[in-house]
Amino acid sequence: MFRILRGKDYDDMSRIAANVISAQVTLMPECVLGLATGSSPIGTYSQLIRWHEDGLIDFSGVTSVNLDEYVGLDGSDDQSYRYFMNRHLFDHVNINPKNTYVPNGKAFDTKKECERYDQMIHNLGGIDLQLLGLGNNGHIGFNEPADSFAKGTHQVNLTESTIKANSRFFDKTEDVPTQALTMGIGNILQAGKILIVVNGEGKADIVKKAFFGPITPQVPASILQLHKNVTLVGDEAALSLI
Ligand SMILES: O=P(O)(O)OC[C@H]1O[C@](O)(CO)[C@@H](O)[C@@H]1O
Repeated sequence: MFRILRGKDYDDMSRIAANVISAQVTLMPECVLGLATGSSPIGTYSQLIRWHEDGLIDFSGVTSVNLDEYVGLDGSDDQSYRYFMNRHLFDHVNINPKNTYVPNGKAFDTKKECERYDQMIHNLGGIDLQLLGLGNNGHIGFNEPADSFAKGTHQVNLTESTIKANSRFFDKTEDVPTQALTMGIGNILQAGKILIVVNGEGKADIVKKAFFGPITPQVPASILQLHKNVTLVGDEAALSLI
């Protein structure tokens, strides 16, 4: 199943995406959610927080597994993805902090950390619903355009375009870490369901390439065309070419 859900604008798209997550948690209160960072899902998280405050969604049984983390940043660093998740979701809902997983960007042995992360996902029984943003170059998680698709969690060198795109969150470009740990394409494809959120006209071209172009590791998200259950949620601008 591949379905496209169109929102009028960012708020509308965020509400639709939050509904997909809410349905998952309601139907399966002890589910494993794969979560993402970036600006695209912030509105989705805000909507989930509002519904939680209104007593409409209960995260007490949920486990979360995040896609990626910058190498070298501690979870207390305000640029880390652990910090992002605490700030934009975990601190505001009743998820058990012990059940929230983000790769450890400060691990001494990053290879071991990647193996540990894969084993942890396996022990949890896999991911039921994976939320994704889409990079301008088609990356998902931090799986950058490459010659092949990476299977498990691994360390990557970020491309110049990603460093540039993410520099908006830092004081200066030189502060953006150049490496990250990320789940692989294999981890993502193994999720039961995929929910991908896109907004803004800057994403229109890559959305078309990823979902209607050839499947190639040069556009990592294009592999999602082979997944059996994908929901693409976007605003009018991001979906304007499809
Ligand atoms: O949602 P944004 O900010 O456009 O980012 C898209 C993607 O790029 C990243 O921020 C990494 O560069 C991902 O976390 C995200 O999925």
